Amino acid sequence: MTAPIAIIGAGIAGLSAAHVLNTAGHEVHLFEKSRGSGGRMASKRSDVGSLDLGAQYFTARDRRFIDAVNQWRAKGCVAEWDPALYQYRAGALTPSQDEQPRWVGTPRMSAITRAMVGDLPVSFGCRITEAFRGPQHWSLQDAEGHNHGPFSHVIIAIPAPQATPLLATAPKLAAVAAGVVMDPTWSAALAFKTPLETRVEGCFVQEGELDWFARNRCKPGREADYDTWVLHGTSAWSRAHLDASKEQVIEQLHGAFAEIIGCAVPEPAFTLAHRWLYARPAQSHQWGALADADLGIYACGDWCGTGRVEGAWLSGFDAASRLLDHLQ
Ligand SMILES: Cc1cc2nc3c(=O)[nH]c(=O)nc-3n(C[C@H](O)[C@H](O)[C@H](O)COP(=O)(O)OP(=O)(O)OC[C@H]3O[C@@H](n4cnc5c(N)ncnc54)[C@H](O)[C@@H]3O)c2cc1C
Ligand SMILES: NC(=O)C1=CC=CN([C@@H]2O[C@H](COP(=O)(O)OP(=O)(O)OC[C@H]3O[C@@H](n4cnc5c(N)ncnc54)[C@H](OP(=O)(O)O)[C@@H]3O)[C@@H](O)[C@H]2O)C1
Repeated sequence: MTAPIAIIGAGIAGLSAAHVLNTAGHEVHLFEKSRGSGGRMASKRSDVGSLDLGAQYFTARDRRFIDAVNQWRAKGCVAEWDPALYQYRAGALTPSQDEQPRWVGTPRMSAITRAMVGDLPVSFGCRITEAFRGPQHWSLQDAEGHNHGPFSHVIIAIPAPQATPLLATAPKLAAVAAGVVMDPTWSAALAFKTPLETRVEGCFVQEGELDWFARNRCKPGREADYDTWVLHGTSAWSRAHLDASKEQVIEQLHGAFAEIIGCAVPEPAFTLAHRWLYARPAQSHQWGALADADLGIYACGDWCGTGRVEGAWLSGFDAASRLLDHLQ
């Protein structure tokens, strides 16, 4: 019997790879350090409903990804989001509608990876710390010292700085991953009992602390008891405030939001902040995925491509396709 293929990381890249391999008839096993799937597409359940603190929406430009999005739409876990878009630049908030289709998971962003997991075997709450290559097979060690294996191949689908130590057996791949810089993002959520008197539903911000903010509850399927907003700091601001307390971050981003939004902003009934240490690669790459076919180890994730949801999905697809090619 052939050993299964191990996939480390149950974000969209790891699950995209899992789907390709599973469809081709291969047994896979995923390892995920968190309690649920999704990674940077996860949603936070809170007293004011679930909040998309990471990816806000995604675009689909590649035909293969468009096909996947259409399948998710048919299953009901994705819907189009057509917000009233604005931009803020040179001190002015102006409408900035465009024709670009934008997609979100429904009823929350995490619904997509939840559907992708389906019946696939996943070990949740299991952080992999080492990947060893024996004479024939791979085995993995987790943070609690447990061993997992044997596996025929390993796909590492986690942010580059976290992937680097797991690639130690393949020094050339490790060196590439080690060279990838990933920028942080501070994310804050505010919830108001009384809706803010504004038409804005999403805003690209081109100066100051903020990069983007959106009215979370206007996305399809979201709970609507509170008027919920998600604010993202820029990479530069987030890096400069990496060690700030959550209270300081909420205060500053709330203040910046109140300056821009152009209506009265009362004290929020609920706030939270989340720091994404490895939010996005500082630059795009065109690697697709990294592979050492002789050893049977692969690495993928948004950092191998455009640094977005589509890029992560395509990278997982590419890693799995290369593995299948190498098996032939
Ligand atoms: C604040 C923010 C806003 C964003 N906004 C957008 C947007 O609007 N549109 C867009 O297209 N993209 C956006 N992105 C980017 C998008 O979310 C990512 O590109 C995409 O989700 C990355 O997917 P991934 O599978 O490569 O990595 P991840 O989602 O990071 O998945 C990796 C998974 O591996 C797990 N893991 C890590 N280390 C280990 C380990 N050692 N063992 C086991 N498991 C491990 C993690 O818990 C995680 O679940 C945003 C990202 C952030 C942070
Ligand atoms: N905060 C983080 O950590 C992020 C990590 C990764 C991606 N992030 C944001 O994801 C958004 C998705 O990008 P994409 O799929 O390419 O979506 P687009 O909507 O096409 O936006 C790309 C980019 O273009 C500018 N823009 C697009 N539409 C408008 C518009 N109607 N008005 C004004 N500007 C628009 C905008 O760039 P700016 O530099 O001009 O702000 C968009 O960012 C994307 O928002 C990533 O930032 C976050």
